[in-house]
Amino acid sequence: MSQPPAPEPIVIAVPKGRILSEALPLLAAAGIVPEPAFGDENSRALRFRTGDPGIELIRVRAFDVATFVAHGAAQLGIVGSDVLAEFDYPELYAPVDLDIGHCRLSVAEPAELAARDDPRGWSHVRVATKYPHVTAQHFARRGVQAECIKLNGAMELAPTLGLAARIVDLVSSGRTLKENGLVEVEPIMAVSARLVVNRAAMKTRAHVFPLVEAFRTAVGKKAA
Ligand SMILES: Nc1ncnc2c1ncn2[C@@H]1O[C@H](COP(=O)(O)OP(=O)(O)OP(=O)(O)O)[C@@H](O)[C@H]1O
Ligand SMILES: O=P(O)(O)OC[C@H]1O[C@H](OP(=O)(O)OP(=O)(O)O)[C@H](O)[C@@H]1O
Repeated sequence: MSQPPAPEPIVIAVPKGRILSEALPLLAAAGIVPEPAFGDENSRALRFRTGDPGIELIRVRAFDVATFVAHGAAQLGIVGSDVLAEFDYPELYAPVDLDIGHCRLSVAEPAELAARDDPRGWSHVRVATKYPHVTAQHFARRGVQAECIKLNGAMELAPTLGLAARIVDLVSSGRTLKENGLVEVEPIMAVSARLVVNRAAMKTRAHVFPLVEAFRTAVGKKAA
């Protein structure tokens, strides 16, 4: 008798860039051992095997992790809460705060403007950001009309080049703002990386739930 075909492997989407290095120990603690090329930033491969033939990893841009998982192309993913807030996909369930990728999303402006500015008096702002949705929502809650100019990086250049007086960007050490003559004037949200799961896969793929629990335990071990 022929064997039934092996089930499709579960695909976990992991962002390249700064979260990748913090995610590697967490994957290991969750029992996921990727092939060596996965941790090699010079590798051009995008899809990787792990020690478990039932689990594969893909390495994609941070903003695309949510898209791959929301559409079911990957069943799980690791993604910043900034990205989750920007897309707000109903298909995504974010059951575990992974306690990595800590930073905050804030409004910043040139130091000389901040010296004479009072955010409480704003009625209309023009903002350069990679996060137009979160930005518009934040200002709408505050009764401020926000005109957002979408950039994909180097937001810090916008004020000096006259693109927008203010920016909304991620801040961690504050070094990027400082080196570009900007100061933080208003925090919007605290950010950390989350484990995300496709809601349908959580119900239909038997191996998804144990993986979620493995990540939860891995985070607990790190905290202990
Ligand atoms: N300074 C920071 N400190 C801590 N975490 C950060 C910081 N900057 C970004 N992050 C987190 O890492 C995620 C990916 O950020 P990163 O800067 O690596 O991506 P990116 O360079 O914007 O991505 P891409 O090159 O794909 O556009 C962010 O969505 C956020 O959750
Ligand atoms: O407060 P800091 O510690 O300086 O961190 C903030 C910077 O980190 C992120 O950029 P990243 O370094 O990931 O570069 P990129 O967005 O240009 O890829 C973010 O977009 C800020 O520019």
